[in-house]
Amino acid sequence: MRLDVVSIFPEYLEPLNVSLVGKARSRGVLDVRVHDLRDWTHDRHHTVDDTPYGGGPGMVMKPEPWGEALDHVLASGAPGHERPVLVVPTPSGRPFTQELAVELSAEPWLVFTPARYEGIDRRVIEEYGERLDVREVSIGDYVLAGGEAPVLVMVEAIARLLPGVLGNAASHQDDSFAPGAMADLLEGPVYTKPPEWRGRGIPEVLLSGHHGRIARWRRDQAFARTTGHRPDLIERCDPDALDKYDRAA
Ligand SMILES: COc1cccc(Cn2ccc3ccc(-c4cc(N)[nH]n4)cc32)c1
Repeated sequence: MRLDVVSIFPEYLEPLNVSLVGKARSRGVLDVRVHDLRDWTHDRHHTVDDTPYGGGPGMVMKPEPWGEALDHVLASGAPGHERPVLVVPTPSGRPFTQELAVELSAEPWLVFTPARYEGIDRRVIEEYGERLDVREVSIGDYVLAGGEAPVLVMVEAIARLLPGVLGNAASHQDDSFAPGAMADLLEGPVYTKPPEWRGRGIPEVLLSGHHGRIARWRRDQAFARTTGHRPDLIERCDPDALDKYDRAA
């Protein structure tokens, strides 16, 4: 997968050089290219923003630099992969979910356009929306100062789904929100050595070696945690699939 990110703060995307995404890049699973939007400005001050038409607070990102930057990125596409999905982080976007992460992880090329100020002149979205699949995406119901943090969140959620990126292939198949029996249940508690820490031991069932009972315990813990933290997810669970844990106990 190829990922392009255009930003006025390219250094904000440095975390894409480390850990899971950094390893995927060094292994060639991900081709990440970060671009400085100011490279496509032509005035002495590298101006990327201006006052909003109609008045109002803040500034709006000018369309010209974005148009030149995106034209440059699109022109560098490999033959046969000319049409990336354009991912636009915004508070007013559709929710970024595990389902959307899975969908985007199947794309060969994503271009992220994290903005700042009050966002990008709408005509940029209209212009590229005529030839590309443009996804305006929110990572949650809170307002950030720009789209770079959402890009880090989305890239990590997408990259970990790519084949060969996670060490243990099963790691994402049992994710919260992943399709399947535990779909939409939150993860329960996890434990590792030492067997006792500051007087606290390990739930006996996890030491029992009885895989059916362990699965049932984990299901029950996940159910309790979900009921407590996210009751809205409970009705989305598939009761038949959950019963499988009861039968296995
Ligand atoms: C566009 O409308 C806005 C209204 C008020 C502030 C801002 C600031 N801002 C600029 C670009 C930008 C990109 C993403 C986000 C964002 C995403 C989520 N989930 N929260 N915040 C915020 C952004 C923009």
